[in-house]
Parts: sequence; structure tokens; C-alpha cells
Amino acid sequence: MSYRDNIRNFSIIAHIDHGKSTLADRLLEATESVAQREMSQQLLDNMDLERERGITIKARAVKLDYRAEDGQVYTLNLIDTPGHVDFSYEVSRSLAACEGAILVVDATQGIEAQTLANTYLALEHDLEILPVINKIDLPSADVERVGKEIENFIGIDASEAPAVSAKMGTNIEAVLRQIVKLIPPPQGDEGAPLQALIFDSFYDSYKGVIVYIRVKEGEVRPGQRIRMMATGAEFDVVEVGYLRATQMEKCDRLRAGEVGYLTASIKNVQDTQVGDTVTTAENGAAEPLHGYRQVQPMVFSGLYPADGAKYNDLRDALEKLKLNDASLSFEAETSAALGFGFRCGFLGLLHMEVIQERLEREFNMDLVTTAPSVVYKVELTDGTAKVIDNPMDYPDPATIAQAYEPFVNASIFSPSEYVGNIMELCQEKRGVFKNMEYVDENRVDIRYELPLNEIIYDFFDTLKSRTRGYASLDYELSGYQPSKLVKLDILLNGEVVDALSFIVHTDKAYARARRMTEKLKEHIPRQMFEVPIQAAVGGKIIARETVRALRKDVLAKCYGGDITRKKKLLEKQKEGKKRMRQLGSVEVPQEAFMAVLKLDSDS
Ligand SMILES: Nc1nc2c(ncn2[C@@H]2O[C@H](COP(=O)(O)OP(=O)(O)OP(=O)(O)O)[C@@H](O)[C@H]2O)c(=O)[nH]1
Repeated sequence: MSYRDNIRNFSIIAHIDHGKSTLADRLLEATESVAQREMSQQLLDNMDLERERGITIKARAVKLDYRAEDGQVYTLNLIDTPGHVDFSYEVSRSLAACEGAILVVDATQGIEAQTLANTYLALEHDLEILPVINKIDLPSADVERVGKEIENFIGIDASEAPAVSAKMGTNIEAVLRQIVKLIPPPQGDEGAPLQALIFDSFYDSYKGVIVYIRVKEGEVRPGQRIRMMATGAEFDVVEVGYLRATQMEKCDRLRAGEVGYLTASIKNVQDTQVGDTVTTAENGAAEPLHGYRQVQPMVFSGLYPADGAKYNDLRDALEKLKLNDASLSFEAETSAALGFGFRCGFLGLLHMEVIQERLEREFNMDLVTTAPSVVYKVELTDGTAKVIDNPMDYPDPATIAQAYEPFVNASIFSPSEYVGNIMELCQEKRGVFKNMEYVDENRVDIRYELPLNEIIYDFFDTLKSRTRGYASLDYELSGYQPSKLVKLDILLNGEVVDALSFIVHTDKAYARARRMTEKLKEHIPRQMFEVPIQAAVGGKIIARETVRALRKDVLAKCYGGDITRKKKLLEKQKEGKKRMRQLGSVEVPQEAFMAVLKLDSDS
């Protein structure tokens, strides 16, 4: 009998909103890991933003003690996984820390795109999958149908899948019993050289970086000198312990099979990359654990302070956020239009929105952001290759031998009646049809290869609206393909506004140019003079709109009027100005920069 026999390490995987966090809370409650009164709603999602948006952004872990019917106490390590496609690498590392996964499927919805994507990820890690059918309290729940769907489509036995209501707390004990019965205990040799997998980390201003680890081999103790195998950074372990629901619990050592944290006066999460292997500096492991990769930002955008004087504040804020977010990257950039700012790299659009919101909310920054761009590659006629994450850097078309853009393999689950709409949408977005399979009589899984630049913006929203909310989407990067790309420049009053340039497929250039100029016309207020808005490709104007000149002074109509009204009007104007940028001679509101984004939803 080994200490490992009573450990179960598992994750909960699910399609968004199928009840992962609610079930996690019930498991916490059922194991009394957290006193009822301490339990804030959905403890595992512990950032405000996450809670507001109802999504799980960072992986977390918690150790539960479960007394089984046979009287034995089991250690259940629940490792939470992020619920969004932007964070799929983190999901894969969390799964790599487990032996099993609970697959939650909503009894009223059945299998959705992320149900399948997450199941595949779990199967890749050889996890034991334990299906759980949730929301049986709802009148439209169909446990039998969903059970069949799991068996037929995923190919795992669902005959013993607990049917639960996480919301009401029905049948939660059955889930706990099955965790113990079906998920294998961890393997590993505590006497072997240390190999511990980092599956998350965050910065704490007192302890430095707190690193969440799953020890695979060997053991880790305070006082040991450790080395991060990918980055080579070395540290002395200060503390190790377990992650409880409401606090960290120090212990003497963490052994093979265990999940917990370590601190080592680490200043920066860049040194504790998710997926890296921790070993000892002396007599360490020969090889790191499989599966580490450096995460690459997929989407880039320029962030500028609305008030140029706040440049240093913005840099400080970004540095603070980066302490805690190894996947955020940024470097200084200058725009003729916007002045000094930063080019920032994000995992995806959601990640970008979260960062922007945090900058505005937590750091009180007033930002002007440029349209997000994916990363393009070009081969130049002189034989050199270039990676382009900023439309401003797009080379002169005459020097480009071949341009490449990133593609994704997308899987869309939907009731079959929307197949026509979905195909139409994918076609519009330059998608290449791959395959279609029936999940059951009424639902299909449609596969397309799509350019990432067509889907990062609003593909999902459009998909939802064209399928009355029923379709679900999952995708992963499939690689780069040759493409015909051009840079579209926008000119205001005859001057190119570098921050408004974007890269687009040739076939879409005219339509985009037209809509872009129309959109800008809507957003740019009338000025004292006429403002031509032009779109150009390689110096050739392909669309034009004009904002007519403003005739009267705003205050003109107040002549003779009372002073408070005049003041109010001026106040209002000032308010409006806050988010305006002076571009050459033209004042442009922040919305104009995001207009590029909104183009697609009108198509
Ligand atoms: N009726 C009913 N509603 C449930 C049940 N379980 C969860 N819900 C509701 O379903 C919604 C989504 O639940 P969550 O637990 O946040 O779903 P999730 O899968 O964690 O979602 P993400 O964290 O965004 O991935 C919430 O409004 C829950 O209250 C259930 O058993 N019955």
C-alpha cells in the first residue's frame, strides 16, 4: 500500500455553460473543503472579470479530502481548466497533470464543439474519462439521448454516467464514488530525480511567484535548489504545500503523484512557464516531461494612451500585468498618428479584451486601441523571410514574392437545419469545406478550414446569430498557407493614418475599403473643413467618402441663452473630446479605430 493509492488527480472538462464550475463547487461542498459561509459563488473562478463574463480564464487547483463509504480518506486534487479556445495550451497542461477527467455534458444540450475538443485533449493524455450528465432538474433534460450521444459519438461507455443536477446538488455523491473507483491513482517513484510539471503560476507581492505543480517523479522540499528545465532559471525553494479551497497549506515535501505549490522568491512568471519541468539543480532529471512549448501570441494590437502624457503609466501597467501573465507580450511602438504606445501580443481576442479591460478598470487607463491583426509571413523577392504582426510593417508589394496567412481547423456543432446558413457563412469567410458528420439524427459536426483573420473578429457572433444561438465552435491552428494579401491604407484629409491600416485578402479589398470608409464617415464628426476619407491599396485610391464641413459654432445657438446651458454644452463637448485623437488636422474618436472590427458583422 503506497500513499499514492489514495490520491486521485482529475480535471473537469465541459463545453462552456454546461456546468463545470457549478459541479466543482458542489464537490467542494460535499467534501466540506470549504465552510458554507466562506463559499463565495463559484470559488474556483476567482477573478472578478471571469465571474462577470462567466468564463474560467486561469487554471486553478484545489485539494479535497473525501471520506469514502469504506471509511478510507482519499485525496482528490481537482485541477480546473480554462474554458476558452484562447487558452487551449493551458488546458492541455492541466490535463497532463491528471489521471482522469470528468466530462460534464448538459442533459438539455448534448455534445457540443468544446465537449468533443476537450475530450480529444483528454484522450491524448490517456486520461480515464468519466462522463457526468448534468442539469437533470430541467424539464427538457433527456438523459438517455445524451447518454447515447456520448456512447455513439465519443465512443465511451456512458451506462454508468451519473445523472446529476449540480445546481440542486442532486447525486453528487455518485460522482465522488466514481472518481475513486474509476480514476487510477498516480504512478511515480519518490526516490527518482525530481520532475514536476508546472501547470499554472501567479504572482503574489509577498511570496513572489506561486508555482502550481504536479510532481511526476521524485520529491520537492524547502531548501532544495531547483532548475526550470526550459528556461534554465535556478531558485532555492522557500515553501511547498497544498492548495486548499480558501488558503495554502504548508507541508514538508511534495512527493511523486501529489499536486501542490512551491515558492522560491521568484520575481516573474516568465521564469515559470506553464508546461515547463521543475527539477533539482544537482542530480536532476535527464529529460524534461513531454509537451512543453512556448506559447505564441496569435493576435496583435497597438495600445496607446488616449493622453500621450500617460505613456509611462501604460508601460508600468503592462509590466504589472505581465508579472502575472506569461502569455502577454508587448514592445514599444510609435505611430505617426497615435504617438508613443505599445504593440501587444495576445493568445486570442478574448485574451486581448480581458487585458484591455483590466488596463482600463484596474489601472484607470484611457486607451486607444488599433484593430487586432494576426501574424502573417512573407517571402521577399530577395529571398529573405519576414514575420509581420503589424500592418504598419507590411512590405512594399513589389518586394513580396509570396505572402502566407494562418489557417485553423474549425469544428462547428449545430442542429442540422442550419447547415445551409453555416456553409454560407464559412464560404463568405473563405473557408474550405472538409467534412460533415451526424452527431445524432438532428445534429451535425461540420469541419472547415478557415483563415484565422476571418474568424478572430466576430465569426462566432455571426455564427450564433445565424443559428439562433444553437451552434458551437472550436478551432485549432493548422498552419500557414500561401495567400493573396494586400495592405489597405486609410487616408484622412490626404494623409495616411498608419494606425488604421490593415491587411486583407485581395478579393475582399474593394468591399472592405468601401465599408471601412462608410463606417469612418459615420464615426468622424464634422469638422470646420471638409474631410475626405480615402482607402488605398499600394497608393491607388479604391474608395472615398467625404465628411462635410461644419458650418456653425456649437455655441452659436446659445447666444443670448443662459450661462448654465452654455456651460453644459461645453462640458459635453469636453466629455466627447476625451476619447478623441487629433490626427493631423482631423479629430478622430476611438470608435473609428475599432470600426475595422465591426465591418464583418454588417456583411
Ligand atoms: N438548471 C440547472 N442549471 C445549472 C446546473 N448546473 C449549472 N447550471 C447553470 O448553468 C450555467 C453555467 O454553469 P457554470 O457552472 O458556470 O458552467 P461552466 O461550464 O463552468 O462554464 P464556464 O466556466 O464558463 O466554462 C449557470 O447559470 C449555472 O447556474 C444544473 O444542474 N441545473
